Amino acid sequence: MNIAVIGTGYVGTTTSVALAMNGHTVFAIDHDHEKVEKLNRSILPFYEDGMEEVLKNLVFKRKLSFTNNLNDCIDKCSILFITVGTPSLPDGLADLSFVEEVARKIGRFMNEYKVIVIKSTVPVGTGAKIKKMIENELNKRKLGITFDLISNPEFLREGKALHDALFPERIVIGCETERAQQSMKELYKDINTQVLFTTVIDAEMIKYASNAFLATKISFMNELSRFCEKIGADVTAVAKGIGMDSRIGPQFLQAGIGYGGSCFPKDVSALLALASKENTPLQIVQAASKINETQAEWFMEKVKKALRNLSEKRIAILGLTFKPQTDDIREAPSLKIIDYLIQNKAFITAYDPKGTEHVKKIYPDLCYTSTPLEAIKGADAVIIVTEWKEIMDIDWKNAINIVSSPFVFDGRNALDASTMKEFGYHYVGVGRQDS
Ligand SMILES: NC(=O)C1=CN([C@@H]2O[C@H](COP(=O)(O)OP(=O)(O)OC[C@H]3O[C@@H](n4cnc5c(N)ncnc54)[C@H](O)[C@@H]3O)[C@@H](O)[C@H]2O)C=CC1
Ligand SMILES: O=C(O)[C@H]1O[C@H](OP(=O)(O)OP(=O)(O)OC[C@H]2O[C@@H](n3ccc(=O)[nH]c3=O)[C@H](O)[C@@H]2O)[C@H](O)[C@@H](O)[C@@H]1O
Repeated sequence: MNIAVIGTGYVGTTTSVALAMNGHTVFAIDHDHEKVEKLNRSILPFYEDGMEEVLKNLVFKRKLSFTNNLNDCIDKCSILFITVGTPSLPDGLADLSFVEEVARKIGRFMNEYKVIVIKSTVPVGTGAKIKKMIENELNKRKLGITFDLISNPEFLREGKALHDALFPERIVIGCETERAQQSMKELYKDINTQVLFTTVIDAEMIKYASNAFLATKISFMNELSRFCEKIGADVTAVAKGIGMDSRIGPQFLQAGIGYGGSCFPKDVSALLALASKENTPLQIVQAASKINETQAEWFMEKVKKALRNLSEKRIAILGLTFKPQTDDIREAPSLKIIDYLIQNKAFITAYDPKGTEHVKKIYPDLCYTSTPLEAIKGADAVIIVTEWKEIMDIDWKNAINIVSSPFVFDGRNALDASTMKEFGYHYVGVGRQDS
């Protein structure tokens, strides 16, 4: 099948690569000329391990190409994916202007029946609104063309994007006609997974409910971690114990310094804003969001208390991205931690394998190092913000000889507390007793 994918960000590029790997011919469109030019030279606009090589091969075989020419692709393709961004507006609601712009263009340029698939994360009810917009454009042209509007939310994780797109745990398809259902079955026929067909509105809700539920799971553990510390329990043992119950499951129970990234904070805000607009506040999700907003600060208060004073102390920050295996720093807890340390007049030395260049643009005056050991040399305290392998693999036994004071604050509970104690560190985790 010939497929158009409009918007070549994380989701658009990954979707394009996965569909091309499944044998389809994919035309990926973006209005950003520089991005398109680079993608045609197989240069990804983001870091995703292993994807560039696959991209190169598909571009070479002409199974995947990138262009700015939307009209041409609308003509050539039977299925049009919308994968543009839906960032937060100041009131928390999702900005739909990119999705709407693309929808209007599709309505203006399509000349025959198309299947139009919204893959961007959009508020519940957007599918119906976009359908009307396209119908209005078509009515103006009085051509009597029909189309199907589908919601096919994306559940990929950054860092595992291609794996998740090729081997998803489920595919959710919200659609209203048998014809659209058949097209989607044909499109995904080589992906062996469970497919759930729903209404458009249910598919939209499933996406927000999934992210809100996962965010709530994390915030539940983060809130519990504060309590565990008070009463002498260890939240990592608690997570292990409750995770053994298959009704709870072991994933997303890791307490830390809060969730970040381009999606959980944005989608939770959008859901909350929509719910309060509908006069049905979602109190549990509200609480999850509040806990997340304060978790990094709560952790930094512990750092400050242990060091007594942060002024003029040399603090090494290990990890800047919102999680390992990505260069994404959107809503990363590291940014809150840097702000806190700057306000408290500490000197910061920072290391990250992939995210440094992005953070440099926001904080050009910090000291950035190219290895973790350089960052911790002479430090009064080390803060682990992102559990990159490069950071876990530090020779901690010998590293104690190069730090100025042996304080390690592990914001991800990623190191073994008793081993760190054996090495002579004063080790402080999240929701555990200090050692
Ligand atoms: N990043 C992620 O891991 C995931 C993101 N999502 C959702 O997918 C959507 C896209 O997310 P990302 O790929 O991260 O966004 P992004 O911001 O990385 O990429 C969006 C792309 O759309 C392009 N674009 C915007 N308006 C356009 C137009 N009128 N014509 C052509 N191109 C246009 C932009 O230039 C940009 O390249 C969002 O709704 C997001 O919530 C869903 C699951 C995972
Ligand atoms: O809608 C989206 O964009 C995507 O959002 C998340 O994916 P992603 O943001 O890439 O990252 P996650 O692996 O979910 O991690 C999000 C944040 O939660 C934190 N986290 C995760 C798990 C955990 O147990 N504890 C915890 O603090 C991570 O450190 C990270 O900051 C979801 O996992 C995807 O299914 C979804 O498609």
